[in-house]
Amino acid sequence: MPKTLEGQITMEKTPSYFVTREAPARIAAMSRDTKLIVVVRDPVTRAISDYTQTLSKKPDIPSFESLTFKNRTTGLIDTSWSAVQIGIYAKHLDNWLQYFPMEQILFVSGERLISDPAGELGRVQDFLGLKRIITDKHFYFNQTKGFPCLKKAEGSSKPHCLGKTKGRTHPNIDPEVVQRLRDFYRPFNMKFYQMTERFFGWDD
Ligand SMILES: Nc1ncnc2c1ncn2[C@@H]1O[C@H](COP(=O)(O)OS(=O)(=O)O)[C@@H](OP(=O)(O)O)[C@H]1O
Repeated sequence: MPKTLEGQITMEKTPSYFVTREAPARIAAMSRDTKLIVVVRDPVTRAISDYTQTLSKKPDIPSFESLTFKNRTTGLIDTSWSAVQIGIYAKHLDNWLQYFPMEQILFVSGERLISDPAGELGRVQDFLGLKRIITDKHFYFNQTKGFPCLKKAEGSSKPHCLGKTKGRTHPNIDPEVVQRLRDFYRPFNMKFYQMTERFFGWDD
């Protein structure tokens, strides 16, 4: 990684870091001052989104419902399935807190990133010690995409939405399975809200 000069911030994005056991120790060994930003969304929707992404590459995989359970009759959830495992945010955060204080970690709400992108990016800019340059003025809601998009992309005068792989239609999942997953995640979500001192509103 090139040296960061005065007035610059070096950023790197790898979604799998948050759930990789060795990542906190390795990043702390590189720099204890690193600031960490994690986008989290309702773990149930996250699991379905994850499955939708895999399905788009491998259309022959088993159904979401069958992958969710170790044993469908007993309702035992397969926590070794990565789509389920990744959403146990409290467990992953515990691992990071062995190496970094909470003040160095920012959790961005994936839901708010859609409903109020400027508000969530305001929190990111504050966290990074930046002026609030990105505001409401930079976004518009694109009806076709169904998501907020940038009015002007970096270095261009044209609007910019995220690509086709972001914001896919999810398959319908058996509501009983969804409910079982909601029950499964509830205690982990509660712990996560306490740890982050933010209520993400995933539990009804
Ligand atoms: N503005 C905007 N436009 C489009 N999509 C948006 C936006 N903001 C957030 N999202 C949500 O981002 C989800 C995809 O991000 P991922 O983190 O899964 O992408 S990645 O593949 O891990 O890079 C994607 O999830 P899916 O809806 O399941 O496709 C979106 O819900």
